[in-house]
Amino acid sequence: MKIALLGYGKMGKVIERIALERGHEIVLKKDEFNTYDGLSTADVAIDFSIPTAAVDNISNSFNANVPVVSGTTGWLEHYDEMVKLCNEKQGAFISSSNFSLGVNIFFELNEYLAKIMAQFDSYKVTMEEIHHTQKLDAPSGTAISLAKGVIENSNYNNWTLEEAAKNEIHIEAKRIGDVPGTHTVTYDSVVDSIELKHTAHNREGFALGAVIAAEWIVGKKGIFSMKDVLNLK
Ligand SMILES: NC(=O)C1=CN([C@@H]2O[C@H](COP(=O)(O)OP(=O)(O)OC[C@H]3O[C@@H](n4cnc5c(N)ncnc54)[C@H](OP(=O)(O)O)[C@@H]3O)[C@@H](O)[C@H]2O)C=CC1
Ligand SMILES: O=C(O)C1=N[C@H](C(=O)O)C[C@H](O)C1
Repeated sequence: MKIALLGYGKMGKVIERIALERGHEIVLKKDEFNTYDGLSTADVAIDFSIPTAAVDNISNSFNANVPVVSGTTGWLEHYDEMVKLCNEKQGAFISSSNFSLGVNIFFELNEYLAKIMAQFDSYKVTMEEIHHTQKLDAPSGTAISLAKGVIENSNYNNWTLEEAAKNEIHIEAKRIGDVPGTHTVTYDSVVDSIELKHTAHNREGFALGAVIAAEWIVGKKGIFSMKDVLNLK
């Protein structure tokens, strides 16, 4: 498979290594300064860039009839536009705040726990995410996905980085050293606490998941999620 890497930073480099190990070829390494030359020869584009570059990366790929796997976070306000363009071009698109198998299992557990906890208003939910100090966005895309998973399965209706009102989920975003990504969902009552926690030990899981999603999407048309790739529906 021929892969265009849109973003060649910390993630792009790990994805390149894993893709080469799995027998794929890299036809473009797009950073801030070079062009999209080579994009139209790719079977799939993998975008791990920066919030302000994601929309250009994704739309240029759809315009070149190249399916897109996007892991970039912090650009979600444009997600519906990208879905519309993908449908117009009869393209294929997977965007996920987190491609690791472990986090996608964690997402399922989070939704299951939220359904149970919705019956017990003596507990209040909060979330914490910890990432490296180079991270541009806060809260993390994964924390936003976790908050949405609770909101869709409970009476909570919003998340906030500030002090939370009764039906809001407080997210604490911490930036420490080179932490790859730690997320904790806590239900706290006067008598006890229940915690669900995922700790990434490195970036390998995110990168492998993105390459598996890229292998999966080639030849398909439509809007997909990691639930489709991992058969979690
Ligand atoms: N979904 C998931 O599983 C995961 C998502 N992420 C997300 O992926 C993104 C990238 O993370 P990470 O690799 O750590 O970040 P880095 O800052 O290490 O890399 C970002 C890269 O994007 C490049 N870039 C800047 N402008 C453009 C542009 N116009 N077109 C293409 N590339 C551009 C930068 O280029 P230059 O080097 O020239 O500045 C850099 O190489 C972040 O949004 C992060 O939150 C991260 C891990 C997992
Ligand atoms: O920027 C990162 O590093 C990460 N970003 C993603 C996010 O915002 O959730 C995924 C992972 O936690 C690492």
